[in-house]
Amino acid sequence: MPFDLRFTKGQGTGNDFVLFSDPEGESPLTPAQIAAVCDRRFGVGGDGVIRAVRSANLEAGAAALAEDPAAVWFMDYWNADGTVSEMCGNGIRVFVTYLLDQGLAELPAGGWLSIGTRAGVRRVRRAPNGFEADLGVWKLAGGEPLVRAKELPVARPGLGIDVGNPHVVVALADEGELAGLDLSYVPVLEPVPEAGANVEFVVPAEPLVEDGVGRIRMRVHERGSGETLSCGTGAVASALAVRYWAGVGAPDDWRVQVPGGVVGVRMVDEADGEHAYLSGPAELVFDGVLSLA
Ligand SMILES: N[C@@H](CCC[C@H](N)C(=O)O)C(=O)O
Repeated sequence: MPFDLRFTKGQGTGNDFVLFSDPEGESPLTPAQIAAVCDRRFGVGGDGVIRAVRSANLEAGAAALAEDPAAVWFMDYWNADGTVSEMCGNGIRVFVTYLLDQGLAELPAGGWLSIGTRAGVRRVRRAPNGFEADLGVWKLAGGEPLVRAKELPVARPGLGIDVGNPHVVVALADEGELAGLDLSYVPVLEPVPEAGANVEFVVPAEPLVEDGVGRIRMRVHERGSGETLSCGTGAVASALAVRYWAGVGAPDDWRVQVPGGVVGVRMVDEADGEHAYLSGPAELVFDGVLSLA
């Protein structure tokens, strides 16, 4: 039986999402419906789908509420191929923009908004370049898989980083190598991480550090979505990897240039470990109604 999906299209540095609201948690989409919505020719088009559900009405939301009772809304994130993901760094800024636009939440100046995600509760606040999200304590994923990509002459070691979702970051020689990659092909990892991975390719800007801020360029192949114009958690993983490789004295503030724009990353020591913060723009582009089978 076809039904009408009322949606809003949004984007953050060109990472684009189809958002809809289902406060009671009664209308989840099937993986096939998500893939149909994200189809750029036959659907709305997007790198992912975000469903706004009240945490109280979702099994995964119970953990979020136990962690932080203020996490009233849950970001139910799905990749374009219909697979689920724990977290989306660009998506959470767009999600907060959507909640505010729909009158579903308030964010007083200087305040934080807690959002439930499958990676745990993430807090978001306004920032000069849009919004800033506290992505929590990051960790090395404990692996250095070999990465092969189309038009990359030899396999390179990647660094596994977990920022709530899995990433493998690969350093390339120069801009030419970065521009020459063909990311319409899925990079091959060896060994294959159990849950798959988003794969980021990075090169340092020249100079690497300017006015105390580290600068890198990045392209990404996202798990479940293919090449995208940006990946927020990927930008964070990339900055963390480059700082790790650069060693002692490397900065804690980074500017990551992606094909769709620029995001900021900063690392801050806190009581429970080192947190990674991601900032960048978020925009709602249009509303619509899609008839779905
Ligand atoms: N684009 C997102 C990440 C979305 C999920 C990712 N594809 C995964 O499967 O983990 C971001 O901005 O972080």
